[in-house]
Amino acid sequence: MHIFHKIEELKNHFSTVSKEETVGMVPTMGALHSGHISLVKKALNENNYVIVSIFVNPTQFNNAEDLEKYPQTLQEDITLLKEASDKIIVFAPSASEIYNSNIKSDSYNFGGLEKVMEGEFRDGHFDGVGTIVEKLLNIGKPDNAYFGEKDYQQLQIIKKLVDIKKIPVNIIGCPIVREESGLAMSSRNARLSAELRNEAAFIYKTLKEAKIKFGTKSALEVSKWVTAQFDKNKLLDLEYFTITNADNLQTIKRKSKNKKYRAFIAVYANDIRLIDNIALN
Ligand SMILES: Nc1ncnc2c1ncn2[C@@H]1O[C@H](COP(=O)(O)OP(=O)(O)OP(=O)(O)O)[C@@H](O)[C@H]1O
Ligand SMILES: CC(C)(CO)[C@@H](O)C(=O)[O-]
Ligand code: BAL
Repeated sequence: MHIFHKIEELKNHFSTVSKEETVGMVPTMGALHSGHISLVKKALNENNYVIVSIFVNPTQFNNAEDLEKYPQTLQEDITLLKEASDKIIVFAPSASEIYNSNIKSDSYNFGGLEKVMEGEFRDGHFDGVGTIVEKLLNIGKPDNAYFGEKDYQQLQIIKKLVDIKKIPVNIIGCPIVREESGLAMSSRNARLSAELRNEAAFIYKTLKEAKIKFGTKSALEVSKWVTAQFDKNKLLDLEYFTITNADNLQTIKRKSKNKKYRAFIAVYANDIRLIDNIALN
């Protein structure tokens, strides 16, 4: 396995790759779990080379404490990746390698996708994501880049990013991997106590029930029902629940036939913020 910390080392490694060979990239912030590994395995199946980047990107955190407490487990991550394949190329740069001394985001217009949900509640988050993903794609120059549907809004934004910036890469979305309890796997889950981890299964359970209710009820009625469920829950605080068009991610007022809808949720368990989403039809 190759582990590079410098941009030049990674670029030199790929200087001899022929045009027929493909490179897949899986950008991550580390603290890897089976959700990440599912992306890595798909990338290994579909490419000659796979780069996994591990970088906790400071510019996408709107909350200093969230950044400070973000789990960092590089040695364990490398062990897990080695188990998946010895062929993987790990790129784990420092913040100064990526940003020099200028740790700042560029600003982007993603056509409104960046203004709702995660964008509304995490000020500047998608400027930070856009900045780092643009940098990583320009450094790794992958043919294919893999992102999880757990961060569905992020996935749509990255598709828009490569379109706006004309970056020649296929953006490939991958399904959400869940714990047996239904809880979406997430690096932040490592910060949950046993009690909160148990309780957090309530998030997906509620999403599944909301999906059933959406078959016969309006978006407003379903949203009110979800809010009432969380009002009764003593351990979890609802930040938002919203039903949107699956394509532009704008909240819907009324259902119409032949359109695809999706529900999104963000919940606090103490100071740990968890997100999830589900296709409604
Ligand atoms: N449970 C999951 N199923 C599928 N993809 C996932 C899952 N968890 C993370 N990913 C994807 O892995 C990539 C890297 O994610 P990241 O390193 O932020 O991990 P994370 O588990 O989402 O962490 P957190 O949400 O706590 O920041 C992203 O494309 C993300 O969508
Ligand atoms: C895409 C990403 C690696 C950019 O830092 C991050 O937002 C993530 O892990 O989802
Ligand atoms: N997986 C999303 C990265 C973040 O929460 O910042």
